[in-house]
Amino acid sequence: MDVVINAAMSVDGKLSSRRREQIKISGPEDFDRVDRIRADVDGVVVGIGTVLADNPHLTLDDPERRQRRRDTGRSSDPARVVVDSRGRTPPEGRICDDAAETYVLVSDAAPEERRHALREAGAELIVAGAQRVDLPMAFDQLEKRGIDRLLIEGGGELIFSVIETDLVDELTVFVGSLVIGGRDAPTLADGEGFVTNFSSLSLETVEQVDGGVVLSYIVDD
Ligand SMILES: NC(=O)c1ccc[n+]([C@@H]2O[C@H](COP(=O)([O-])OP(=O)(O)OC[C@H]3O[C@@H](n4cnc5c(N)ncnc54)[C@H](OP(=O)(O)O)[C@@H]3O)[C@@H](O)[C@H]2O)c1
Ligand SMILES: Nc1nc(=O)c(N)c(NC[C@H](O)[C@H](O)[C@H](O)COP(=O)(O)O)[nH]1
Repeated sequence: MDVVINAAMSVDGKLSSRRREQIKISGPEDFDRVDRIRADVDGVVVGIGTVLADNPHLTLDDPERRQRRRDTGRSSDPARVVVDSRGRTPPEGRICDDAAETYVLVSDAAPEERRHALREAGAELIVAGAQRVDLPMAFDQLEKRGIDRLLIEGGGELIFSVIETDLVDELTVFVGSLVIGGRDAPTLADGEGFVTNFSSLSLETVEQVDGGVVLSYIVDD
């Protein structure tokens, strides 16, 4: 399975403010770049923190990209995947609508009534892990369902986890020309953090976009 990360951050590395609400860091060119990446993957993954903060839809904006997917025998939109141990994804949320497939990755800790409500809303549940979602196990289950290429959009907790579990092949980040600040604001990689054996990246390209830069890396083995 190929796994790529794409996110947008401020110059000081923040994904949002300390209020953890969605902030438009990308400009129109970068949002279109994100749409292009989404069109090339089989699934777009976010953590439950992002779902609760942003109520994201995670579908394609460009109708021509949707049509090209259909012309090649694929679904109009990539599947949407939420990493959500306890099944807190709101069944009435945009991510559960019928615009695209939705997978919710839960752990054994997800109460049955929440699992039932999500299935009723049309989501397919994958159970992996006792407390937190076991990402390698869950991603294997996604691969068995034909999902071979995943885009991880965030947030910071999830991004750190996929890097820590050596699941990531590429990382691209748009650095917007603004400072958000805040010791409690989410950053590109949160979680426990590394103290040794830091994850090493190889810089591939630097591109000026929307008054900021897109940095593209290969994640070293
Ligand atoms: N600028 C951008 O590109 C961008 C992109 C995405 C999000 N954001 C922002 O980032 C913020 C949300 O980020 P976040 O870090 O709070 O939340 P997140 O990464 O979206 O979700 C993290 C949550 O996922 C669940 N989870 C389950 N298994 C996990 C595992 N193995 N590894 C990691 N997480 C696991 C945990 O909640 P449970 O314990 O309940 O399972 C965890 O707290 C929002 O402010 C959003 O606006 C910005
Ligand atoms: N690339 C990017 N630039 C940003 O400025 C920003 N705030 C996000 N945030 C990503 C997060 O996952 C959002 O929730 C989804 O990008 C929303 O996706 P929809 O438009 O609802 O499909 N991502």
